[in-house]
Amino acid sequence: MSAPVAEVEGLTKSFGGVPAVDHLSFALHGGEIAGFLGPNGAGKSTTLRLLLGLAAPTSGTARVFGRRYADLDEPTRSVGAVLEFADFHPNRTGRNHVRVLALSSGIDEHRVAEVLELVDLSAVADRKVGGYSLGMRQRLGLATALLGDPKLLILDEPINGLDPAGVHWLRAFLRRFADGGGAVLVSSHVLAEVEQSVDRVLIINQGRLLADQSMTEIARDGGSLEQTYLAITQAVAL
Ligand SMILES: Nc1ncnc2c1ncn2[C@@H]1O[C@H](COP(=O)(O)OP(=O)(O)OP(=O)(O)O)[C@@H](O)[C@H]1O
Repeated sequence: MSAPVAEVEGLTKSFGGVPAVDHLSFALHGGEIAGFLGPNGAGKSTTLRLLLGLAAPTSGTARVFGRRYADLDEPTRSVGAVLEFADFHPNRTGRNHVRVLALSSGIDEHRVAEVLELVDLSAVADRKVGGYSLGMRQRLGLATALLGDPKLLILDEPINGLDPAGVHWLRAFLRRFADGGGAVLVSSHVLAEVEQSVDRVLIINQGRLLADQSMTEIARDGGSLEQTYLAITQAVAL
């Protein structure tokens, strides 16, 4: 099998001595869409932040393309990320927002129109972001993540705020991305959507990995993702 695109090994992050991520290990390969699931406070966002070098592990490692994110030569050309609560300057147009990020990452300006087109925002690109809906902001975040034509996408709850057409669009988009060899790690609470969109699920609770199963395995066991998820997470809660 090819080298993992993202790999965490024994990853642990404690806040005030309390582990938010607790000896977590998994690997993600090109062509794969992995759903990252778990109850509120399970440690999903913290894990994604550790992978992106936005927090330092207490112990263990989080690597992308075999290195710590901070050690990548051109991180935006390898990894694209959309985290929750992305910050946008309300008076800036969508196009200018993407342009500023392109310039600061040394990415050619012609890519700005390309990514806006990719996420279907061309028609509203010259409107101020302050007037964008939540779904439009999600697409704008994705546009910036795609600027460097990355091979790994890390998405924290990207479905929030998308209307049904937007959800459908994102599903098709991620599938095309993975079919082109890219890998996606996507956190979500919307199990019905995850079930239709991902190849594999990683389920965590209290920072620990409870399950790492392909959707084929889940289907073979005869259950829905929701049944599997509830059985696994509730067994721990008891
Ligand atoms: N900067 C921080 N300081 C202190 N505690 C933190 C910090 N960041 C996260 N935590 C704690 O770590 C735990 C895991 O939080 P995290 O946001 O990773 O969970 P999550 O699975 O993403 O949750 P949700 O589904 O609600 O977004 C929680 O108990 C949270 O309060």
